[in-house]
Amino acid sequence: MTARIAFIGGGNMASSLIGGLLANGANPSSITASDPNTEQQQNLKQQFSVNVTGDNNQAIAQSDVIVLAVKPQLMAVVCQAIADAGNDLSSKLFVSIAAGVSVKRLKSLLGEQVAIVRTMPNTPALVGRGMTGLYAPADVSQEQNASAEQLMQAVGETCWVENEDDINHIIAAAGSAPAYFFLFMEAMQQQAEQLGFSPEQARSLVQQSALGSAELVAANPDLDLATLRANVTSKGGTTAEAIRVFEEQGLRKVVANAMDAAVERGREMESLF
Ligand SMILES: NC(=O)C1=CN([C@@H]2O[C@H](COP(=O)(O)OP(=O)(O)OC[C@H]3O[C@@H](n4cnc5c(N)ncnc54)[C@H](O)[C@@H]3O)[C@@H](O)[C@H]2O)C=CC1
Ligand SMILES: O=C(O)[C@@H]1CCC=N1
Repeated sequence: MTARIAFIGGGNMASSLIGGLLANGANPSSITASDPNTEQQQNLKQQFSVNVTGDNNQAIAQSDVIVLAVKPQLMAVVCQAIADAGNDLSSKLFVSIAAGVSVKRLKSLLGEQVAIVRTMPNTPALVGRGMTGLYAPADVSQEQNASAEQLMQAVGETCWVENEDDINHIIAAAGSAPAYFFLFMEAMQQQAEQLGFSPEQARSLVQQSALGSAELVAANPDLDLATLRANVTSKGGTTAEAIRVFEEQGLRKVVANAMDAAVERGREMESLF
C-alpha cells in the first residue's frame, strides 16, 4: 500500500514537494494538503488535483505520513492544536521540513512517543532535482526512516546526518542554496541587460549557462570543480580576468560568511521557536 501523505501547510515548499511527488508517479488522491488560505487550497487543487482542506486534523486522520510544512514561527501553535485534538498519532510518521525547529521541541508539542524525522529539502524538488538532508532520532524505526527517505528520494537526492545540528549545515549548503544561485543569476542578468541585451535575452544567456554548467558538473563526477573552471579559463584570456576580479574582491570569503550566517540563524531559530 502506498503511504497517504498529508501536508500541513501548502505553501512554496509543500507545493514543490507535491509537484515532484506527482511527477514521480504518486497518485494525487493519496495526497492531502491542509492550508487555511482558501486561495492557496484552490491553487493546489487546480495545479495538482490533490485533496485540499483547511482542517489540519482531518488531513492527519486520513494520512500515514504527515509533512509539517508551516513557517517555523507557526509550528508551536499548529502542533499544539494537533496534539490538543486528541487523535491517535501513534501509527503516524511526522516529517518536519521546518528550519529552526528541533525534534525535542516538536516532541514537546506533539507528544514524546510521536515518531518524527527532521528533514531539510529545497525547492528544486518541484522538478525532481531536490536535495534533502534527513535526521532521525534513535526512537524512529528503520521502516519509518525508510518511508521518510522514500518520500524525499521521489523528488531528488538525500543525505542522512547523524547529529541534529548538521541539519543547520544542510540548510547552508542546500536548503537555502537555490536562493544563492538565483541571486548570482539575477546579478548576471542585470549586468547582461546593462551590456545591451533585452531582459529575455539576458535571462536566456544566464539560464542556459547555469543549466549547462550544472549538467557538466553532474556529468563529470571525477573532475573536481576547480578543473572544470580551469577548462574554461584560457591563459591570458577573458575568463581569467573575470575570475581574477571575483577572487581579488573576495567571493570565496563572501560565500563562506553567507553560509555561516545561515547556520547561525538556524541555531538561533531553534532557541526562538
Ligand atoms: N521555501 C523553501 O525553500 C524551504 C522551506 N523550508 C521550510 O518549509 C516551511 C514552509 O516554508 P514555505 O513553504 O517557504 O512557506 P510558505 O509561507 O510558502 O508556506 C506556509 C503555508 O502554511 C500555511 N499556513 C499558515 N497557517 C497554517 C496553519 N495553521 N495550518 C496549516 N497551514 C498553515 C500558509 O497559508 C502557507 O501557505 C518552513 O518551515 C521552512 O523553514 C524548508 C526548506 C526549503
Ligand atoms: O529561508 C528559510 O528559512 C527556509 C529554509 C531553507 C530555505 N528556506
